Amino acid sequence: MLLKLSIALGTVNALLMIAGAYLLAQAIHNVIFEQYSLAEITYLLWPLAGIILLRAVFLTLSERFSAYAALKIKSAMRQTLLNKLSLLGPSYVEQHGQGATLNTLHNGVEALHDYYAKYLPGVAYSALIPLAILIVIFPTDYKAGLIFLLTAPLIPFFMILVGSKAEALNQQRWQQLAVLGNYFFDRVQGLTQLKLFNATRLELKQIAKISDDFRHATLSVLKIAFLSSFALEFLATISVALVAVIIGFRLFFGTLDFATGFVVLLLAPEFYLPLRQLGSHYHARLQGISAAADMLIILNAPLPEQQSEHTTDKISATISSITVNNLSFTYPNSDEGIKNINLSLPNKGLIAVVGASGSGKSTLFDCLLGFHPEVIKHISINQQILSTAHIGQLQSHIAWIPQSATLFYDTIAANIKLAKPNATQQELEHAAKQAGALGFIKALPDGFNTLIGEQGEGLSGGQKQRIALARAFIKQAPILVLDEPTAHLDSETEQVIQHAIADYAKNNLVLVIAHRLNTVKNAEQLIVMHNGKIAQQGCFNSLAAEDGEFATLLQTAQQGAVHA
Ligand SMILES: Nc1ncnc2c1ncn2[C@@H]1O[C@H](COP(=O)(O)OP(=O)(O)OP(=O)(O)O)[C@@H](O)[C@H]1O
Repeated sequence: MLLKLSIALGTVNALLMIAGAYLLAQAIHNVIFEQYSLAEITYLLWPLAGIILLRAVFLTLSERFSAYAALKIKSAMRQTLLNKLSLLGPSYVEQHGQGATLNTLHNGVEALHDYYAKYLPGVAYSALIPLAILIVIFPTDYKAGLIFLLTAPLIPFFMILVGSKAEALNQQRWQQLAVLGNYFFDRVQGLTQLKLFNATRLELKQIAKISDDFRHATLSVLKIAFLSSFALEFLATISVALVAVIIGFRLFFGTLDFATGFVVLLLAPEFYLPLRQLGSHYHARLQGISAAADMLIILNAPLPEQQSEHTTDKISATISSITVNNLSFTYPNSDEGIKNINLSLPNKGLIAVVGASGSGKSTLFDCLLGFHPEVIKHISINQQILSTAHIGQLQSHIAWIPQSATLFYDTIAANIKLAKPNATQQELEHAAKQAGALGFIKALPDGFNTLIGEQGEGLSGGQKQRIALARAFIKQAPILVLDEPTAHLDSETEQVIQHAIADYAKNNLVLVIAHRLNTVKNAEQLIVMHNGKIAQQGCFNSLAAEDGEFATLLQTAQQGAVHA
């Protein structure tokens, strides 16, 4: 709508320009050939001044509207992309690269700006303005009209000719930008490791190589862009010169009156201007199309399986049991995963999953969290078999804390209230207290309103984990899922968090992946994983007494402790 308004204003502006050209030509004709005084041509000069003023207003408004329309489109596009990415889930972003996805969300969406604000109005003007000029020129001087008509198609023809080559090159450039984005993202995240392993110089070399490829691709696109601009300018200048020479001869031989000739001369550059501008905005079109292709990949990506938010078949709010029936999951293009999992989980208590690295603990948790919808039918809640339509509801019953939880650049309060934005101050403080975080938060000068940096910058590892725990507690979800939340923490903080979790487990089900066996002594039940299968199940003491995988794990842990 705004874009149409902008184009309408731009077109009216062009019509005013045509009228202005007629008034100016008439005024000059009257002064030079009819010897009119200034006073006698004021009836022409006043409207001319009005037209100049109006054109300035219309031009500004037209540009403002098209820029505003582009801003609205960009923000709607970002929203749509984010919504789709949240439906696709974290595995999609991991598969396609975080840097590349960021590039599409940022640079890609930005590339749409000039496409909508400049190129699209340019297309409309290059059709409407030359047509309007032809309509007024033909009755005045059909010969000039014919020259316009014959030379005009040369410009779009040339643009189309160069266009296909430039499009392929630009696509290549865009892909290289995505590679560069992924590369930078990874390296910036792992900067500490790179420095410690003294690998920075090697990485710099690699970055220089990728940047150089990108530079080559950009230069190829720019070469084509400069060449096409040059050719368009050349064609337009030659055409205007042709019109001027013909008008000159006709004036010289007296076959044309001055006013008509002057109007044609004034309108000639304006006739080619929109076509020339379209040529210079052609780069915006190429960038917009490449970026849009990337966005379409995200928007058209099939959802893991049709997930519908609306189902009449609701999971009961009070969970009494969770069962896993013969669940097997293998990763695409691999034989790895988990096999024949059968589990029956109660609705409260602390249950720990242990096992050697690669035994399938995280995969089992991902299945329980609904991240692999294809196996959701193997999970039942209160004897009700789940379907993909239930995944949203299942996730709303679960609070999840990974090994190192993500904190966002915002206040501590906002970070905790993420799962329950309308939580009261009392609920906020209660959750922080439960997580053992209230003390240190209150000690901060701004308390809950303290702004924390990206990834919780400004807080210690233990403080970050306690905020993440408070975030999980405030949700009051009946199922709390944790991936070893106390790994890498000092023993005092570990004690605080272990207590908080044990308290929560009195009324809720807490499932925890435990990498260190000393943290699971208090668990009601241990699930021991080995090679993707459940090898043993039971309490710590009975499993420790059995001769099995758990005993082996204990032995390995003890040997590790002795060596340490
Ligand atoms: N995205 C993936 N693609 C292919 N195979 C995978 C993927 N993720 C895990 N695997 C494989 O699946 C198996 C189970 O891995 P999983 O991450 O569940 O183990 P884990 O017990 O959680 O290990 P850890 O304690 O080291 O985190 C492993 O053999 C692993 O190599």
